[in-house]
Amino acid sequence: DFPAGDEGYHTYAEVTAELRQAAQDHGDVTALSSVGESFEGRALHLVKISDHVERDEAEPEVLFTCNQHAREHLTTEMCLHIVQRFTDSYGHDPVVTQFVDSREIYVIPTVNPDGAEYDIAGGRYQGWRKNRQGEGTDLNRNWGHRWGCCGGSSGHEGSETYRGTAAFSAPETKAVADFVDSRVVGGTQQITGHIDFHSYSELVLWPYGHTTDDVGEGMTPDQAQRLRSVGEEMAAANGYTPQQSSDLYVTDGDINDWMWGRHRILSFTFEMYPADGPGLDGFYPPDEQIRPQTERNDAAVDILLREAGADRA
Ligand SMILES: NS(=O)(=O)N[C@@H](CCC(=O)O)C(=O)O
Ligand SMILES: [Ca+2]
Ligand SMILES: [Ca+2]
Ligand SMILES: [Zn+2]
Repeated sequence: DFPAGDEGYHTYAEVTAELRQAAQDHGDVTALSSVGESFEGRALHLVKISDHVERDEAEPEVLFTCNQHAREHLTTEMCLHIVQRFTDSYGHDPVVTQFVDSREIYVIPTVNPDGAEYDIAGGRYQGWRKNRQGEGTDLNRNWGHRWGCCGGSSGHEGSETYRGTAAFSAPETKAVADFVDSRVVGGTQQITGHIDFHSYSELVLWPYGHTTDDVGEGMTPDQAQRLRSVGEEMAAANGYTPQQSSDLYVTDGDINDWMWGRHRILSFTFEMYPADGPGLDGFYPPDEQIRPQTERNDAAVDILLREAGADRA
């Protein structure tokens, strides 16, 4: 469980209960399933939010993923907030209603439930980042586009950025990637926008991470410009700093590079609050920050949902 004073954060059991309740209370627009299981056998919950939710409609699809990194618990709260906002406010808030009626919104609140549970074991924060396979794989270095190509990850099992034994060697990244692959319908990827939430530093990041080139391979200048301009618009909305992933540091095997590299999905990483630490403290903001720091991203999320419906660049 979370340490005393931080009860506002959701344990895996509480996440599961909250998602079941949402699906029960808003069954007309909400469906709960899973994309597979974690290494230790926990369901990787998938929430779909849309009108006629039981049907696959010809509406742009958007994916939000959270908690790839175990200790980044604020991101799990961000995904739960997205679920709550687009279910509770449906039929009341016109902006929310319009998006639920015209998009198919997918949310995976915790990609790394094993790590998240381990991080709070015994009511003390462990500072854990990776999954719980062996000495742990950094899920955000285990994706299959240019995996391990460019000095942006480690081949040593004990490293915090250990890339795993192969692309998608972690069951968690494999399950999410298989779900995204399954959204290629009639040869066209239905998902057009994606945000992966991390903490911390208050940044909006766009691909590529594996190269410092502004226009990497598999990207046209126009597409690079679109990623930048949408990223900058979202950063203006939430007050984060916009930059290409590799401007921060080179990463290879990260989720954004695969989402764009493999599927041309407009894919971003949000590094949430706080802007600076110190150190490990930055991963554990007091639970009083959950509401303000998740609501802070509402406008940016709406920008991505809008863009998801725009004609492809
Ligand atoms: N959340 S974090 O681990 O501190 N930063 C992310 C940054 C992701 C990226 O640069 O694309 C990472 O290194 O995977
Ligand atoms: Ca629909
Ligand atoms: Ca669809
Ligand atoms: Zn992270």
